[in-house]
Amino acid sequence: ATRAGKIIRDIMSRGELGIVEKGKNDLQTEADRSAERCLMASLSQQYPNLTIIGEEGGSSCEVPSDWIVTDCDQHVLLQQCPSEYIDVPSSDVTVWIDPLDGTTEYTQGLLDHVTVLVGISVRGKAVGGVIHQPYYNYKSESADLMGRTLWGLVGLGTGGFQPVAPPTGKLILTTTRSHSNDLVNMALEAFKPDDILRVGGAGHKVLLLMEGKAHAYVFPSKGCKKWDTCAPEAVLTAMGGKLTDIHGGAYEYHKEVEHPNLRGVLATAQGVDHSAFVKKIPQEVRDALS
Ligand SMILES: Nc1ncnc2c1ncn2[C@@H]1O[C@H](COP(=O)(O)O)[C@@H](O)[C@H]1OP(=O)(O)O
Ligand SMILES: [Mg+2]
Ligand SMILES: [Mg+2]
Ligand SMILES: [Mg+2]
Repeated sequence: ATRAGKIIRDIMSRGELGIVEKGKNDLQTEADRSAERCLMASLSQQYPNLTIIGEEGGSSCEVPSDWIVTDCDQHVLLQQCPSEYIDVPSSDVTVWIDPLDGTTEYTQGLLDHVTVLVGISVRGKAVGGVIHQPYYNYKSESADLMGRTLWGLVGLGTGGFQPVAPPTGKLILTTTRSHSNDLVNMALEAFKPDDILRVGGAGHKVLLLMEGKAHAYVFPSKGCKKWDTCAPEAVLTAMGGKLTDIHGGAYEYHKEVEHPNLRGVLATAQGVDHSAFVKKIPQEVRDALS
């Protein structure tokens, strides 16, 4: 994920984004394509039998040799693997890759909204995740401080950041800035929030929950896919938060599942009562996404 993040930064520095329109309000750039090839090639070289599903559907053939990374994070390897994962056969694992989450914002220069997402599901549950933020701290002077990698494994915990609970006594929501509609706004109004943070990327919005900047991520719309939510759901769950559809139902992440998150996304931070948020979603909004 870190190597993919460097590819994303290098392509932006060169300035030739190679934008392709995949659909309505749905862009792909050379950074999306190249970062995915880096991740696919690196993972499949180490784990040839693993099922890996990437947003851009790219193949892993013919990548530059310096895009292939097979060494592991020594700090993570020092942790004790929870017993439930020790004997998992690779046939029970599906990896969901979003090589660049927040593409719209990337093309508009809102660079800290961008994340690289690698989510690991075991028997259909999102249990492990890496969220790399290639432009974290990009406004600071020193290039060494740029970028960070956060991870989580359900049953073990999280790393790469300091978990913070959101403030008490007020309500801050986060939602889309580039894929909004009347239904999204209707749901947000029902909560009477003190503040709404309209930012890009599913990974970035879950980061806001993890760092106590918002209480809930409310997106009653169909645009997010399994690669947008697998890694964020796993890391958030590992720290005591929750990510579901807007009815409070769990998504599944096995390899046969449909890609779109058709019932929207509702995520809440650590210490926040998720079911209370589900109850406040207006019936009209729920009916539209049933
Ligand atoms: N209508 C849509 N079409 C394609 N992708 C979408 C759509 N809505 C959301 N997404 C994906 O979900 C992410 C979070 O949505 P938003 O930023 O609007 O809250 C987007 O960055 C995008 O991921 P990606 O950038 O990887 O294509
Ligand atoms: Mg996309
Ligand atoms: Mg995405
Ligand atoms: Mg993407």
